[in-house]
Amino acid sequence: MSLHINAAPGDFAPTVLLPGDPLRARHIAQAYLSDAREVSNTRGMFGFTGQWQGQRLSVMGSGMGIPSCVLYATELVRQHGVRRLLRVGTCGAVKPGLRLGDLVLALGASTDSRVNRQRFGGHDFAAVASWPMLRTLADTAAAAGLPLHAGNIFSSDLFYHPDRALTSLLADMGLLGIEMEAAGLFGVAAAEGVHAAALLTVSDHLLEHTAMDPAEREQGLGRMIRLALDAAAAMEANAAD
Ligand SMILES: O=P(O)(O)O[C@H]1O[C@H](CO)[C@@H](O)[C@H]1O
Ligand SMILES: O=c1cc[nH]c(=O)[nH]1
Repeated sequence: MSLHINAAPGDFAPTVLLPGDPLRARHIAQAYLSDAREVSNTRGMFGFTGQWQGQRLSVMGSGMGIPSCVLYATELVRQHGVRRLLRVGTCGAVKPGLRLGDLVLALGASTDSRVNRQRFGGHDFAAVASWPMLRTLADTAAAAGLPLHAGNIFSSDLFYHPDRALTSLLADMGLLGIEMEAAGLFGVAAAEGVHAAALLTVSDHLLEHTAMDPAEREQGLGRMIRLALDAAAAMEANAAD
């Protein structure tokens, strides 16, 4: 049990999928995992552990934004023995040509948040994903014939950003999309000596002003969830730490 996670010791598997939405965590547990059991529900931020392809895996909501995600990730690592944190979320695309439903794999995450500078003596920290997790995600996607867009993303503190030029600036620098957690998650992983990655589905395009309808959203997210679970099972099967 930790301050914000009322799970017992050993309740969480070493690999945890982290969607922003706790109800999506519940959906993943109920629709995909076998023998799923709710292991945490403090503040309604549900966590579950079950089985996928013979491997024990967990899924828990991270909440929206870096402060929430960092808080849960830190407790999962420090008090619940978690070693691999896999964000599964949505993003708004900024790169021309990306389509709704496309899968984005974050190699790194730029940000307007100061959380990593606070950890890093005020310097810029290159918030990058774990190479073993990236490799497993890429290999698993290739085996399933799923195309991935791998590159830099932006984790914003503001969903309703006042800077209207931001999306063009990010596109000019080659970024793929905007979400709100990955840079903080990668900072936790670096500070705690564990692994983190972020797999995202394009839910809208911020320059083309398009958005998924609910049916597209469900189908697109289902592809991402299955890929994340398959990769997480491979990570558990091959885990060296
Ligand atoms: O789909 P999720 O994981 O919630 O991620 C995105 O959606 C939320 C904003 O609507 C933010 O958390 C953003 O990062
Ligand atoms: O535009 C978007 C879509 C998903 N998540 C975000 O943070 N922004």
